[in-house]
Amino acid sequence: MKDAWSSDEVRKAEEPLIAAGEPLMARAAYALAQAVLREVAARAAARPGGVRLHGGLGSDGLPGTARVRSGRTPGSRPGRPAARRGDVRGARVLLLVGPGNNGGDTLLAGAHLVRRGLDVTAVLASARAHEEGLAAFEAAGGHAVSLADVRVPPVVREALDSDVVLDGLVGVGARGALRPPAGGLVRALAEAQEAAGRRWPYTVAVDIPSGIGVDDGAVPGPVLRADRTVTFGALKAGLLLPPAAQLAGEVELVDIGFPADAGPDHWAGAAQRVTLGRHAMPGTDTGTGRVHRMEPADVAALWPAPTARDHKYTRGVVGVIAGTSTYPGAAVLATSGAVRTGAGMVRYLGPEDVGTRVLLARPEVVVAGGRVQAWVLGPGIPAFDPEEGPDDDGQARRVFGALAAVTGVLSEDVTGGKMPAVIDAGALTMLEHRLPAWAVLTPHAGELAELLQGLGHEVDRAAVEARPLHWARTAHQATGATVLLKGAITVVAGPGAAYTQADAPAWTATAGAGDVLAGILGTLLAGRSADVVADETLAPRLAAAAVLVHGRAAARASAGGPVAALEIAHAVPGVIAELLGG
Ligand SMILES: NC(=O)C1=CN([C@@H]2O[C@H](COP(=O)(O)OP(=O)(O)OC[C@H]3O[C@@H](n4cnc5c(N)ncnc54)[C@H](OP(=O)(O)O)[C@@H]3O)[C@@H](O)[C@H]2O)[C@@H](O)CC1
Ligand SMILES: [K+]
Repeated sequence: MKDAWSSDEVRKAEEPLIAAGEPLMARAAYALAQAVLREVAARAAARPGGVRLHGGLGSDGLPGTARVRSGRTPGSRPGRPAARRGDVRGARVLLLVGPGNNGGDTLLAGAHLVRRGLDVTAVLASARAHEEGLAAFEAAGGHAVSLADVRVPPVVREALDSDVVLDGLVGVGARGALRPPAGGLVRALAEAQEAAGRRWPYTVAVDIPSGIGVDDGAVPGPVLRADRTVTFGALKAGLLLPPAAQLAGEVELVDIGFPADAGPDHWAGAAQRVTLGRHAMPGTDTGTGRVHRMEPADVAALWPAPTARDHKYTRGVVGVIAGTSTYPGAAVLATSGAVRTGAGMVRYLGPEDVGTRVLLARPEVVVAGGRVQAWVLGPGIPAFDPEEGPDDDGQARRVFGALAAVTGVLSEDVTGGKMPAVIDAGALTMLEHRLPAWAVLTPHAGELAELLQGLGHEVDRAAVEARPLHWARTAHQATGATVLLKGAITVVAGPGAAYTQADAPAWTATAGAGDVLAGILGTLLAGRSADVVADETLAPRLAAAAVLVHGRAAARASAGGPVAALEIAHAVPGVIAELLGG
């Protein structure tokens, strides 16, 4: 499991170590310099000419007499001596330096790089700079200029002429969008980066890409996209959360001596006793807290793998209420997802013609009512409109009945106790009561926005995409349910915990992929039905596990190319076998 910390937790972990005189910054800076050296050496080794001489930008106030650099730009200069292949000396590095300790890390790393023979320029974005860091950098022979003196356009040109850019403007001490002048500099650099494409230098973010929301993964202003983020002590929540995670590149965690667990998880999903509906009390914004990412071993540990004593009922029966005569495909996809994930049995409830199609695709499915251990409700069922009345082949009536079983409010046509459920698509519009955590809502951003609007929040799809964890948590608090917000990076918010999974290739954004996910999760919930009802932390974990399996199955089915939703379901057994080591 990857654990990402909030900025408060990082500070709490640092305090006693700093008080004890631990050289945290020196460790961070050394590791940062090593990361840069590794990359520069790899690039130089890959180039037949090694590094070669290059002219700089002297007229701009930035240092620029003829210098040695690695051969990124076209045209090695004939007649100039080429350095040895793999030699890092002369590679050109631009440091973007802010006023705090993040800038201090960057300057101290710069000093290491100068001592290794790299050509390093620091642009100080603020009037202040970390004193010790700046002194060490200049003592090593580094060249520092002030942004106020050189201005933005020459810095952009210098960046384009560099091999590596280090973004050390702000770290965990930052709040909100980058302010001027750093904000203007990064805006210009980000535009140049976009225009330059692959010609842009290798960009390393120091601790975090400056300007992201450390705790919520928001991107409230300009941010320079990193190829690599070297982060210190602990992962930061914003590095795992969308949309910021998409700007962090490869994330490298450096151990600077933090204890394995430095404090409480500050965020707990405080349950509010509210009733769903237009006048519902909005959830409060907890804002900060720890974020987790499941890895294959975590999923294997949770998996309801069968033993010799199991039979189909102990393995879990999934009841699927999905699809209509107009949208029968969702029923096939959701039942296929459930069957391929290893349900003891899958029942399908719906219109007869859809049941026939389900049977043609999956003869294992039982098209009849009976006991189930978890429900999958809503794929391919239209939104419920109480004024117009349903036009859904009786599916809304069936979903309402099943929802009563989920919440333990038994209705006439449903028997059995409380049980977990996946609540997807149309079923998301049929929620009337506060839900338990073992009900897992699986909206995409647009559906979550509509759900929240119904609860009195002013939010649209774009706002949800800008702060997915915030809105998933808000929906969890307002409904009581676990919320799995689907996206390129999926976020799960449940009691006391948040998960973020980035397992699926971009090809997975295709019609029907969500229906398969609903089926996969249904089987996991059915396989551990009693446990899920007894332990409210389990549903969010199983939800994250289902996302991991779904994403890996999509990657397997895609093999780098397009993927059809049904093929994701077919790839699930291979993924599970791999996870369980079979
Ligand atoms: N403590 C340690 O020993 C260790 C710390 N480490 C490193 O220190 C980093 C944290 O350092 P930090 O606390 O000094 O804060 P940092 O992120 O550099 O920024 C603060 C400055 O930025 C400014 N600022 C804030 N918001 C802004 C905005 N939106 N736009 C523009 N400016 C903004 C703010 O200005 P102010 O708001 O105060 O006017 C303040 O001057 C951490 O990420 C890690 O890299 C590691 O070396 C491990 C050991
Ligand atoms: K940074």
